Amino acid sequence: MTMKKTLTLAGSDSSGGAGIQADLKTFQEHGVYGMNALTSIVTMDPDNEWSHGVYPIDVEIVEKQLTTILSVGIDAMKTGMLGSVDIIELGARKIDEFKLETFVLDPVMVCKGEDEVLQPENTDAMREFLLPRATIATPNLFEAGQLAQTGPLKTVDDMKKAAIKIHELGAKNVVIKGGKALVHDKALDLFYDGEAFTLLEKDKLDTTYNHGAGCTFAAAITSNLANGKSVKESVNEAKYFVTAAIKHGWRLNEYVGPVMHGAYNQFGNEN
Ligand SMILES: Nc1ncnc2c1ncn2[C@@H]1O[C@H](COP(=O)(O)OP(=O)(O)O)[C@@H](O)[C@H]1O
Ligand SMILES: Cc1ncc(COP(=O)(O)O)c(C=O)c1O
Ligand SMILES: [Mg+2]
Repeated sequence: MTMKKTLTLAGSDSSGGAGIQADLKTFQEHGVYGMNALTSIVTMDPDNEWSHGVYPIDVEIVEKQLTTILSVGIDAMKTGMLGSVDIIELGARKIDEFKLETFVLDPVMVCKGEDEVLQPENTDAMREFLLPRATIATPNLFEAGQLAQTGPLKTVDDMKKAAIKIHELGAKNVVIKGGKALVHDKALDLFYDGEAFTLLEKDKLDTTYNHGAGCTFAAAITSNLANGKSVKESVNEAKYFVTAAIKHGWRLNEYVGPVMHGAYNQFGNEN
């Protein structure tokens, strides 16, 4: 028995719903073998309203992890939270060195519930080093506005303009997640492959228990690509997967409710 192998270069969410924890759980649900190179550790303070602390890992240690994983070989890779510009440049270098062709860039800039960009200098570095190497980029509404430098996105038309810009910056495909942030009666994402726009629409779920939805979506796309599916098919299936995960999101404590990463396999496709 062999398995397809995936790599996530991302941060640790100590609360378990997002970050590498979401990625590895999602890889498992897709029957691919997940490995991770940790870039940063995120903690939450229970005595200060769950406020986030972000602790980057030394770039040398990140490189050692990548050396381990890439010596084995991978079928697809994703990035999530990247702690520093050095780590972003390292990721780009490794993509080139190992000729990694299947790369999902989830340009994590903010955690839900937090409203400031954690590491603004990383946005420029992602634009320069990672977008040109991405098979697909998966920004949320806010991140797409930052990458495209178009300012806040409010309508589907704004999303289209930003998608074109992000494609011009080098990402071969883009999916902008309207999610809960877009004022619209559906949870609407816009997919663009450089030629045509496709809208992915599901009912908007009335829940705040969606922590880790973005990571789960990108990790599902990565798994589907590793399993040999086309980019469009991978995105479509990931949308079903994440919708089920959000539908079964649950209360971890008074501050956070993670998605249920295994919901799609456990309860089937209800959407
Ligand atoms: N309340 C919701 N109901 C249904 N789908 C949602 C909801 N919130 C987010 N989604 C979907 O979950 C996926 C992740 O999006 P989002 O939560 O916006 O990403 P991020 O976690 O990166 O901010 C997208 O497909 C989005 O449309
Ligand atoms: C390590 C890490 N990565 C990514 C995220 C973003 O998560 P989401 O999937 O909700 O966008 C978070 C949020 O807490 C995080 O802690
Ligand atoms: Mg996200």
